[in-house]
Amino acid sequence: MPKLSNIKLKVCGLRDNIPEVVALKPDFAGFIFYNKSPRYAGDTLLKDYFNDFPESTMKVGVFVNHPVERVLETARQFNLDFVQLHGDESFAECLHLKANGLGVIKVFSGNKAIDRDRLIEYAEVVDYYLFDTRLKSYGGNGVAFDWAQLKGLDLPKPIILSGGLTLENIRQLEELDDLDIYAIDINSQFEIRPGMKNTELIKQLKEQMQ
Ligand SMILES: O=C(O)c1ccccc1NCC(=O)[C@H](O)[C@H](O)COP(=O)(O)O
Repeated sequence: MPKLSNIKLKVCGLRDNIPEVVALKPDFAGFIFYNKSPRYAGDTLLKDYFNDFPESTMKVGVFVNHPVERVLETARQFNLDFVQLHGDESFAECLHLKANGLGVIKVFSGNKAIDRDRLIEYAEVVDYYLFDTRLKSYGGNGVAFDWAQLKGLDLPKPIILSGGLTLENIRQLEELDDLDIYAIDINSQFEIRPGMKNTELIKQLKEQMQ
């Protein structure tokens, strides 16, 4: 595991206090376009605001089994840099999105054994693999991912680690060698209510990551 200071930060599920969170300069900011999520942001986001986003923060749209043309349409509307796909999106769908100029983060949920061959198959059409805990909901469950599963995986694309990350367990990550994590993704453990992030906790994390 690289030092925390070398790891990028993605804050996911923004909606109700976007400017305050973006002022903290996360490397990625995630917006949920899945309308069954309590963090669904599709109806409230201001498209103009997205044109003024700081260049250092990548805008990520989160989707679950949406038709690919709808993902593209949403990405154009909100000027997204990346799409994060939490469902059963195929290689062909990822390829189509990439061919249209989008960065692709494909989510692989960790409630079953990791299928390395499948990950390798997706390598040419994804920018990052994101590992998350899947329970009843597709994401934002707040349950820690069993990161020991990633040990020694040696994948061709970088890993974003997600799933129930907190100030406390992120500290433990550094003790695990042999884990090559590019970024961490925080969500429900850093919010006041779904969609309203706790900026004080995020500031503490940023300090911890320096
Ligand atoms: O956050 C949601 O409500 C959500 C719903 C459906 C698909 C994805 C969703 N979140 C995506 C994320 O990237 C979360 O950060 C990730 O699932 C981890 O969340 P948490 O376990 O709360 O830290």
